[in-house]
Amino acid sequence: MSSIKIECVLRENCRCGESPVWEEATNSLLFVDIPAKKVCRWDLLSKQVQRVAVEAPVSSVALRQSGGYVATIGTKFCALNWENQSVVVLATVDKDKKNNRFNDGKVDPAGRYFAGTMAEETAPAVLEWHQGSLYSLFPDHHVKKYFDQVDISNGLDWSLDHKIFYYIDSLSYSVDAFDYDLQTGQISNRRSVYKLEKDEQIPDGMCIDAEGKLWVACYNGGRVIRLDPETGKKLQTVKLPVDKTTSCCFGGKDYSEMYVTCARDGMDPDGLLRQPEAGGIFKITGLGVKGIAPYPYAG
Ligand SMILES: O=C(O)[C@H](O)[C@@H](O)[C@H](O)[C@H](O)CO
Ligand SMILES: [Zn+2]
Repeated sequence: MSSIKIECVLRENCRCGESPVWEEATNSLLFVDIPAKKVCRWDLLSKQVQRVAVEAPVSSVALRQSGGYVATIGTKFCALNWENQSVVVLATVDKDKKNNRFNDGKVDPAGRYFAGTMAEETAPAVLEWHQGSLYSLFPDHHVKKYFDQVDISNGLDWSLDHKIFYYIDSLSYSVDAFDYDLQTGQISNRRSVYKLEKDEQIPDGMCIDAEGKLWVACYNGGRVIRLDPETGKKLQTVKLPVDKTTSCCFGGKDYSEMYVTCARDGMDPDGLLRQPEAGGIFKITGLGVKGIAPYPYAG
């Protein structure tokens, strides 16, 4: 049996840390701080952080096959050049919804960048409902819209055989699955594979492990949970010393470590005193299961 170790590896004080992504080529963890409008890159060996400021809330970042990164900024799918910190807009969504922004995003196994939107929050989880939609940006930069009526578009990932798309609309308190057609990027047959229990609070970011099980970060629940999407059973709970856990990914050597982001926004002064590492980056080792490499955007 492995023994689990949890440590805060970076006290970044993120207002809302999100979208952790491991980049093997630079041996670093990418993540964003949404309201602080920053994309960050933390080097595992040097422990140094580089930060790129952008002009609107940045809700996700992903690798790009042709170099650099892609990111969802405001309601725009963008390309991000890390060297000169320049941003190029690839596509814009929700043009008729001025109060919307993108939220979580991830690239599918065929190189399409999926991301959903939501109304801007007035406080965590306080927002106008049903304003969001789910989109993907194809490698040729055209955008496909899947559905609307989303409250808080959040975690997403694909099964190891690429036949299922997993998705979380946070305020449904459910982890859903769709049949996935990798050839066309079509989704169908939505169903719930897990409903969160009360103390698990709000499902947020999500990633799949090398055994096809799902890891879901529970906002306000201070934990990540491991789910078997085939049986609908919870397999494991790993608690963290911060309540507002937002997302998780595997990284490090052979993707054997898990990285977890979290938020400070919405915590009262007392909570911040009790959880001074809120907004930091946490590393979990000893889980005994590995992750898989993130897919790069192909456009
Ligand atoms: O990180 C996100 O996905 C949202 O942008 C955050 O604002 C919170 O997670 C949300 O409030 C929880 O429901
Ligand atoms: Zn999220």
